[in-house]
Amino acid sequence: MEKIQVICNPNAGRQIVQKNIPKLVEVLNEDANREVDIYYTSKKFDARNKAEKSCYNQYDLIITIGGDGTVNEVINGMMQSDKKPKLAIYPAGTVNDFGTYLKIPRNIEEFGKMLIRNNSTKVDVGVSGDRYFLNVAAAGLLPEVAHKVSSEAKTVLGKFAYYIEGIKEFSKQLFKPMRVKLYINGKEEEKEILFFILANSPSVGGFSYLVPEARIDDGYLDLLMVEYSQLKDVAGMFIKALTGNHANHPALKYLQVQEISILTDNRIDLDLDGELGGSLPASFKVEKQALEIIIP
Ligand SMILES: Nc1ncnc2c1ncn2[C@@H]1O[C@H](COP(=O)(O)OP(=O)(O)OP(=O)(O)O)[C@@H](O)[C@H]1O
Repeated sequence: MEKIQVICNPNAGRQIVQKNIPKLVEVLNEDANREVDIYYTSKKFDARNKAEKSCYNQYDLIITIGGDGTVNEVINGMMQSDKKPKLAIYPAGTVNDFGTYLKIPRNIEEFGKMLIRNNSTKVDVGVSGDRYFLNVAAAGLLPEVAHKVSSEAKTVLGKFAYYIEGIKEFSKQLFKPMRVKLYINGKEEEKEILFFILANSPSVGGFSYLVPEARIDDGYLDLLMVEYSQLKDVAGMFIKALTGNHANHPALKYLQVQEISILTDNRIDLDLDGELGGSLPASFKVEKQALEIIIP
């Protein structure tokens, strides 16, 4: 018997795809040897707690239905257990970076078929303190933009809310550098930056190619950093970022790391997979191929 736990955030995204759950269960139940349990979250940490319990209760597969925030909670729950089921991500949020990168089908029948085919790949998981992230850790301009967009605005306007708010915030943020001390491979470097992104996949914040060289299974996190001194070029860089043609831009520092510490004098909010998660100063590392994800 294959035991499957669905963990769904009923309020994620535009709340449309969640209506497809009965159809998904129907597809999966065509094989009498499968047992599907469905759990709806009602508040923060529900998904995390349920995922952790599902590991101990020996489920074979966890399916997340929600946005990147739900995926982040689920992987945080799973990383607490030595025995981990496989993970499948059904993108149902406003921004679904990891699902987009993996080209997970949005059509529910196609998604069900993908589960039945059961192809999988191992993926790296980032960690900072006791918090894990599957796609990205970031601080500075971009995360502040994301968190200023209320979740109601995200539901109604979807991705556009990010960009509209982004344009409004941009001018204010330009004058607020972050002074950081970086420790990479035993070397110390001091910088004034606008923001940094530490990414597992190339797709971050709805930009499909923001971190073009990032690979989800290489045991590295890709650090992308914009220096404050390069301020005047930043707008042009963002335009290039839409098509992934920004990596060689002089305003950027781009580097692959296994471990990094980022120290700041002040406490600065940290974004993990699009949700507020702790703060700088912080250290980061990667657990190579720690989770197994179902892919098309
Ligand atoms: N029933 C619920 N109602 C409101 N918030 C919830 C509920 N269940 C979980 N949450 C919280 O909502 C946060 C955001 O959820 P999620 O990422 O799935 O949706 P989203 O915000 O629409 O998508 P995205 O993060 O991609 O923009 C989660 O981190 C979780 O803590």
